Amino acid sequence: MLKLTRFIRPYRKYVIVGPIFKLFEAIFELILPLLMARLIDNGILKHDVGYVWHMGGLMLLFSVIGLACVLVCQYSASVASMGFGTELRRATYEKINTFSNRELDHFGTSTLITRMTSDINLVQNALALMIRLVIRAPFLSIGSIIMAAMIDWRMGLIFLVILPLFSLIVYVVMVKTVPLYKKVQQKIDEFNLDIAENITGVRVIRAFAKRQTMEKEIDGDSNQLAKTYRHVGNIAALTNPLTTLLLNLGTLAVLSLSGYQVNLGSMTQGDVLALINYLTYMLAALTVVANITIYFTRASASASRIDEVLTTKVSIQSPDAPVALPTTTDAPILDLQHVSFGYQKGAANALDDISFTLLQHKWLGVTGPTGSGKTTLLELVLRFYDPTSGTIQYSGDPLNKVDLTELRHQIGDVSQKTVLFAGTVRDNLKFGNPDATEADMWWALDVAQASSFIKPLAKQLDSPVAAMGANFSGGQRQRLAIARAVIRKPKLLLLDDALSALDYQTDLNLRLALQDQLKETTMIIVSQRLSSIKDADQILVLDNGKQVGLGTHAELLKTSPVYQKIVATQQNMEGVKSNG
Ligand SMILES: Nc1ncnc2c1ncn2[C@@H]1O[C@H](COP(=O)(O)OP(=O)(O)OP(=O)(O)O)[C@@H](O)[C@H]1O
Repeated sequence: MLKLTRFIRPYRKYVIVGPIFKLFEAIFELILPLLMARLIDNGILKHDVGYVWHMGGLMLLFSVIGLACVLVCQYSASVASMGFGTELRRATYEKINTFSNRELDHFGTSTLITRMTSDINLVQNALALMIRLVIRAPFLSIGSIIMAAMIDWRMGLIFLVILPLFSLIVYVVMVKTVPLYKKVQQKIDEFNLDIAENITGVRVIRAFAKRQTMEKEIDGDSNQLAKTYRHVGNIAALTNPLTTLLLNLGTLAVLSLSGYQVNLGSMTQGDVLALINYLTYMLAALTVVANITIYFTRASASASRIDEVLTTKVSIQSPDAPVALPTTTDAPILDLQHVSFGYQKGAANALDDISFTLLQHKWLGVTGPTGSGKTTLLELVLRFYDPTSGTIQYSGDPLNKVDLTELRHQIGDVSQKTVLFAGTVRDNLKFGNPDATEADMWWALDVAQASSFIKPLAKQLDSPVAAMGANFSGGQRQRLAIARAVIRKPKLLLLDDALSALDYQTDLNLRLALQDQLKETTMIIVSQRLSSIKDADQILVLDNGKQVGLGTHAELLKTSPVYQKIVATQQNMEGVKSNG
């Protein structure tokens, strides 16, 4: 928790005021049993109605003041904890947004979601608990011992014997439960991952008639989670019976001893009642201490998990002194020299010794068998990863010297997996260019061959888009994603298999429109479909991460056996199709 104190700082006023008022309330609460004792001894037993009214009134006044103090404390706790949680959530989200793909790969989506939600909720509630109880509970425990000793020192001794016994119970429960709570958070991570996969993959699950298998898997995970919770709950639940047993034994001891004292006349009946009250206070307060200790240990595990995100060193950052990118330049937009890259240390390279130069306003086609490194290449261009060796120059400057935001503003990226956001067509286009006018939007939709299916819709640009674009077909989604990239009139447009779901005619129309309307744009088209890249100024052929061809279609037909094979395979397929 200490690691996150900087997020509490803006609310320190509330963090100080809250416990102080709770302390006042505890003081009033501690005085009440004494007043009650006096009321019984001097009022009820002596039939002094005036004294009963006087003491009753005083007790009521103290209770009302105590209530007011509680309200101030509750208010402070809720302002501070909610504010703290909000700040923390914002900072964590901002940090995650700075993560390069390497950090995202390292953590994984599900644990980041759990950390952003359940872990932050836990530390937020822990702060509220701290403000409300952290001073009050120990104060009440110690105060009760002192008050009991003030009535009779021997009673204070009984209280003092109960205290370490109680602490021992709490200690044992804590030692047993803390590691289990960490396990619980891990299980929640795993469960979230499975749920997310099951929901996003529901179509595949149904198509493969695997619903029951997946349900069984989720059931298994859920049972595992429940089992861990049950295990930890069972141990934690031991606290209450054990403390109640202690309370009863303590009450027995106090009653036996004080009863004897009352008989001797050295103690009053009111004192006995006050002592029982103090004993209950002490044990109730200690139970609270036990519970907050357990809660704090859980929260501390969560705080560490949040801190891990916040302190993760981001492997790709914008340079401190970025180069000023020229508005126009004759330097190649991209120049890669001997670029290699591996996702993991020790694993085989996903890209190995790649070199090519892409001139401004030209088109590069990238092809190669599946898994040959095509997407990886684009991810290096977007600087989602840095190469392990070799150099990449962007418009004449080293890529890692270019401001990341500026770089990504200059690039229009259409990824292999189409991602559209829930909202409207307009929202999705504005995502590409927030300043786009209505005319810009229709222009982008025209270029992307998307107007044909957006225009007939009743709400046109305001037509709803479901999460991930689920209410559009695969090809329509791709075209909307292309429109979103095109609308920013990018200097460099990356199309990663972005035409794969289009029919040949639409694919051709789209490329012709791009050629006609985006004359200033340099383009990299990744595709396994020959027709999509055949007319590119240059084609890069990859095979198993290696560069096995670079040139025009005609040149590659002569020089690259892998390209020849791709061409031959596709021509055979075309032949089969046309014969069929
Ligand atoms: N995030 C990742 N972590 C580890 N390895 C990865 C990751 N992404 C890709 N790879 C590996 O890198 C290699 C190249 O993958 P890449 O996605 O670049 O291929 P591709 O040519 O685009 O394939 P496809 O045509 O199927 O899209 C593959 O062996 C793949 O398993």
